[in-house]
Amino acid sequence: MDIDDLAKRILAGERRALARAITLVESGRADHRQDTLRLFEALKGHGKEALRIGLSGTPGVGKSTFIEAFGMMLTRQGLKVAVLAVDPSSTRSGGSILGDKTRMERLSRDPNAFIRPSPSQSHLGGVARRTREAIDLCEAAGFDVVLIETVGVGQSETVVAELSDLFLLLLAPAGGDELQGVKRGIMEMADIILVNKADGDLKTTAIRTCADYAGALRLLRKRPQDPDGFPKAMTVSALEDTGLATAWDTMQELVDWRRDNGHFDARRAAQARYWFEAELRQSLLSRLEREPMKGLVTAAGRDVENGTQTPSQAAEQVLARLEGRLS
Ligand SMILES: Nc1nc2c(ncn2[C@@H]2O[C@H](COP(=O)(O)OP(=O)(O)OP(=O)(O)O)[C@@H](O)[C@H]2O)c(=O)[nH]1
Repeated sequence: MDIDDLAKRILAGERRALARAITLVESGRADHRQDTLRLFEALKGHGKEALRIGLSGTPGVGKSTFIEAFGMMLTRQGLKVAVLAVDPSSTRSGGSILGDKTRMERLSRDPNAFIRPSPSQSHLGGVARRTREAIDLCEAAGFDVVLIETVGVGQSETVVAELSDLFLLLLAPAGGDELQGVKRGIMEMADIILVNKADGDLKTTAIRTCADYAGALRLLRKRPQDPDGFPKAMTVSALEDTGLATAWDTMQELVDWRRDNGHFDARRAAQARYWFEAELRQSLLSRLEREPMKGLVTAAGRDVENGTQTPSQAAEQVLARLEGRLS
C-alpha cells in the first residue's frame, strides 16, 4: 500500500481515502497496524483541530434525527462534519448503530459530511483506540466538527467523554418527576443536556423535563472548566429543527470560554495522557495473553493451585520474566 499517497489524499480531504484509512486502523492484522503507524507518521503535524462533540442517548431518543438535522445545519454554514460511533455491544445487523443505511440518509449524501459506522467489535478498548484514531484521521482530512455518538451502554459514555471536547446528553421528555433514571455519573459528564422532541403534544412535558434537569444540574458541584450557568439543560426538536441553532451557539459559547481560560487545551492534554495509560495497560495485558508469556502465566497459575507458590510470588515471577523480555 502506498502510504504516502494515502496520506496526501487524506490531507486533500478525499472522503474515499479517509474511509480507506479508517478501514486500515480498524483492521486487526499486524501488517495493517504497521501501515497505520506509518500513516500517522506521515500525517503528523498536518490537518486541523476539529471540535469534537460527544453525544449519548438511549435508543429511540432521536440521536440519528438530531445528528442529521444538526449536521445539515452545520454543513449549510459551510462546515465539514464527520460522524463516528462507539457501540461496542450492538446486536444490530453489522454490529453497528450506523450500519442501517436509512439512518441519516440526507446527511450521508451531503458532500460536506462523512458518516462512519462503529466497527463491529466486542472489546471496548479496541473500539476506543480505533475511534480515537478515526478522529485524528478526520482532523487530518480537514473536518471542522467531529460528532461521536454512543448509545451509552456500559462504559461507552466514559470512552466518548474522554474522546471529546464537549459532551452532550440527549434525553426524551419524561412523564412524572423522576429523572428517567439517568445515572449521576452520566449527568456529571454532560456539558449540555438536550431534551429532544419538544414539539406537538410533547412540548409541555419537554419543557417541564428540561426544568427538572436544570434543577438537578444546579445541585452538582461546580466544575472549574465551566463558566457560570453551565452545565446547561435546553429543549430541542430534531424533527422540527427548532432549538438547534441556539444549542450550537451555546456549545460555541462554552468552547470559546474554555479556550480563553486554558481549559480546552488542558482537557486535550489530560485526555492524551489518559489514552496513553489505557493503551499501555491494554498492550501489557495482551502481551500476557500471547505466547510465550501465556504459557508462563498458565504454569504459574498451576503452581498457585497446587500450593507450590503463593499468588504474590507467582505474580512477581511472571512480571520479572516480562521485564526481562522487555529490557
Ligand atoms: N416528535 C418528535 N419525534 C422525534 C424527534 N426526533 C426523533 N423523533 C422520533 O423518535 C424516533 C426515534 O428517532 P431516532 O432518531 O431513530 O432515534 P435514535 O436515538 O437514533 O434511535 P436508535 O437508532 O434506536 O438509537 C423516530 O420515530 C423519530 O421520528 C423530535 O424532535 N420530535
